[in-house]
Amino acid sequence: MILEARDVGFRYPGGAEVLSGVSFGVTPGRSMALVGESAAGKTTLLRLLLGLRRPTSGAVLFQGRPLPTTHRAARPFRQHVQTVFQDPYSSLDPRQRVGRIVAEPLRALGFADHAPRVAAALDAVGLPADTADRYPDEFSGGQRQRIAIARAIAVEPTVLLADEPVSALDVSTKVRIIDLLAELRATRGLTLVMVSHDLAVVASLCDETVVLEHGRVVEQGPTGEVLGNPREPYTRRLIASIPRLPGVEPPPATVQTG
Ligand SMILES: Nc1ncnc2c1ncn2[C@@H]1O[C@H](COP(=O)(O)OP(=O)(O)OP(=O)(O)O)[C@@H](O)[C@H]1O
Repeated sequence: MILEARDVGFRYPGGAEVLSGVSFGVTPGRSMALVGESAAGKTTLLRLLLGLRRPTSGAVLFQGRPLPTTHRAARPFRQHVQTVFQDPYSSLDPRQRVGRIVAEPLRALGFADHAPRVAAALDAVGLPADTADRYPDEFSGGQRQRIAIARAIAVEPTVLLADEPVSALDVSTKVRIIDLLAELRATRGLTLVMVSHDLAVVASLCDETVVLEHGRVVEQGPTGEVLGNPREPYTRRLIASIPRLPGVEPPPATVQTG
């Protein structure tokens, strides 16, 4: 397992329990979706996997070891695990040129030679080299999400954690960003862990699915089985509740998981 949650429990300071007994593991190169209703604890779990918060009980492990607690020890982890957020408008600093934004993790991790790495990352997400000299507000939502993905892959991570990476985008842009994420997985062997309420996105991108209900895992397994043949009433309700866009098929009964 490259990333693992082992019997994880969590509460925010002064708050009620948000996660309880959560266990799952992600195999290198595979993709996993975290799904569940609003407030089920998906984003919180992603924060724990990123090391932004520590579990109240249990442990998060990267390559079999608990996440490092000191800044110095965390450096290799930070290089391996990068993130993409939901909103490509608020996640990019409008006052900085794209080149500087994409170079941010390179600076934070003490890399030399930023320019060629930024150029390679922009190229990998399908943006022209001169993008680096421009500002985020010169770009569309889909292009901004490409910039955010370029920033995440600039340090050549092994794991990408994404919180609703396409939910702020219109349908055709969404499809193109999904294709890009699928391509990056294939070409770079990236492991992907993604929070999404959009089960069609999950079906097209994720090998495995973990279903969270009120902070507990109620079902997990290959996406084709979980979405195509759900065992739990909660999962069935979740599938029934997703809005159907005209012309967009619901998740298929069987999905290629290999
Ligand atoms: N910083 C915080 N402090 C206190 N409570 C929080 C904080 N962030 C989230 N919560 C609470 O934790 C619970 C889980 O929230 P979380 O955002 O993880 O759910 P989610 O499944 O990602 O929901 P959504 O799909 O609506 O984004 C909610 O009850 C929420 O109110």
